[in-house]
Amino acid sequence: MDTEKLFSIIPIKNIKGVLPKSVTDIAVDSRAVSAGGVFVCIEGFTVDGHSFVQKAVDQGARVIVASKPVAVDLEKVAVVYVKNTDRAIALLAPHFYQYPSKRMTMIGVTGTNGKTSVSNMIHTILQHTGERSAVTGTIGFNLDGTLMETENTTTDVLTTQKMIHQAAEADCSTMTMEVSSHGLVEGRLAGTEFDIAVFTNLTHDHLDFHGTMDNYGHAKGLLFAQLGQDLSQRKFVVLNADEPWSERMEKMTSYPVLSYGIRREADFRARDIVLSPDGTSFKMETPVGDFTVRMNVIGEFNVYNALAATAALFAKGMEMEDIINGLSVIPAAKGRMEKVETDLPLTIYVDYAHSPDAIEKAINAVLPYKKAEQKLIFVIGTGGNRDRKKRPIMAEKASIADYVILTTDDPRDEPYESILSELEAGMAHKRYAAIGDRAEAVKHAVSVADAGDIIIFAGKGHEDFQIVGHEKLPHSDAAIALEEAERKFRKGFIETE
Ligand SMILES: CC(=O)N[C@H]1[C@@H](OP(=O)(O)OP(=O)(O)OC[C@H]2O[C@@H](n3ccc(=O)[nH]c3=O)[C@H](O)[C@@H]2O)O[C@H](CO)[C@@H](O)[C@@H]1O[C@H](C)C(=O)N[C@@H](C)C(=O)N[C@H](CCC(=O)O)C(=O)O
Ligand SMILES: Nc1ncnc2c1ncn2[C@@H]1O[C@H](COP(=O)(O)OP(=O)(O)OP(=O)(O)O)[C@@H](O)[C@H]1O
Repeated sequence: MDTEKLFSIIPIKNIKGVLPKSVTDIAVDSRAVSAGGVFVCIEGFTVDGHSFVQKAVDQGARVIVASKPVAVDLEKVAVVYVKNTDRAIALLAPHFYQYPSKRMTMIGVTGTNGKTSVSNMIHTILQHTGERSAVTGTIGFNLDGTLMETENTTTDVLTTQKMIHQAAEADCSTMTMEVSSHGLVEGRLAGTEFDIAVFTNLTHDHLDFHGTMDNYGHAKGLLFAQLGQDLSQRKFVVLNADEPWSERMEKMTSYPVLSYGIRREADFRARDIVLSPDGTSFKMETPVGDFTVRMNVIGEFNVYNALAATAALFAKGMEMEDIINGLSVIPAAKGRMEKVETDLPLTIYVDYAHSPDAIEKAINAVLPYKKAEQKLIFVIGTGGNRDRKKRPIMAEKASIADYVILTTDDPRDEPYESILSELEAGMAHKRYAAIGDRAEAVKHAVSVADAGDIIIFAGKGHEDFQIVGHEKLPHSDAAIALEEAERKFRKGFIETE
């Protein structure tokens, strides 16, 4: 890109050295700099990008954007000094990629729980009708079927713009993004113009970061406020009528609202819900008539997710018949009440619930069809060095299960003892075990199971690792459970080791 054009977008304090005519790329990570590119130094929570300038230059950076003095050979490299590099990258990134979000329908999904599920429902329904679609969030960046890893649910502003650009270049008509409260507060969505903003719910989580529920709710509200005030644009807000915070979200936007829900009046409302172990069916009342929905995913929470996805796609202009057909083929999002295939006499689900409300919803997804003679065993852990206030509330919700195993979910630097004792404080009954080592906790769940029982492993979901100390160690609840179940339930099982 033409260098002068690129930098015309930011306020500059001064320039040292001579700017090249053009630059090839832009990076905020010295390890990702390409020859002839720009490196923008970001002061992070952990390290200061200014200390990687030499590394960036060694990688071929031709221009450095900095807010503090940096020592480089000005014969070879130019330095653009700005007041604030965070602000600079927020302006440079969308400008560099030529505002790609304007080239597609952009759907943003926020809320404590359900972002991944709703986003993936939208994506799958779009693909089912033959549309090219991209989705990004906790599971990664899915560019019309090709999945790429991402660092965050809502990535930094540069990565976000790059992904939107890639989706637009790949002729995707729609990009759906999970929007985290952290992403909103830290400005990772600068330059992303959403057409449809969806709200799922707001319950206890991330209070280590936001401090209070009020701050957390207002952080989520930024998505609706940031839709802007240009009412000549066709934009929509999709809100959960059964969620008290929706009223506040409605006040934060000027655009038309489509509501969805079960308990209260709504534009998209589900009734006659039938929950079963193999799927869910219900009648959906919509502004254009009633429809019968059959889905393979389980749990009432997925009825909410389906209603949210439907309202968003309706707002986009999709035919209701196409939406209903699409809902019939959606698989469980990876690691969200995902049934583990086995012919052994156990029903095993892997789930990502790691907030009190999600735990309650996950357990309630199986209770309607659990038989009196079946035990529901629930394994739940929390992360170390993160929101501690939610621990006892998580255990209290988990107590709905017949037997609970309290464990860790990425203990990081925190000792098992404090994580477990803070969880134990919330237990409402004594039918539980507290086991710090997650692999041992999984084995224990199988050891206490009788044939026919149901086990839910919550917290890890799609993740295939456990962070212990600063190391990311391989870990799979499903693999450990299946191995243990083979040993316990398979007749004639022979140990291979
Ligand atoms: C607390 C927080 O928001 N941290 C984010 C932040 O990390 P940081 O400030 O520590 O970054 P840093 O490591 O200090 O690096 C500073 C700069 O130096 C650069 N650098 C670094 C090393 C190097 O060798 N060279 C180099 O140039 C980095 O690229 C960066 O530009 O910037 C990183 C890059 O954008 C993010 O990946 C990281 O998210 C971490 C992984 C994280 O855990 N974030 C959580 C709190 C979060 O954001 N979660 C939400 C989801 C919540 C939910 O479950 O709903 C999310 O959206 O993911
Ligand atoms: N609408 C919902 N309401 C409450 N709980 C839900 C809902 N949808 C999913 N869940 C529960 O929350 C867990 C996480 O779901 P999902 O990944 O879709 O949410 P998320 O908002 O993307 O979460 P995260 O930001 O932590 O990735 C699921 O495994 C399920 O137990």
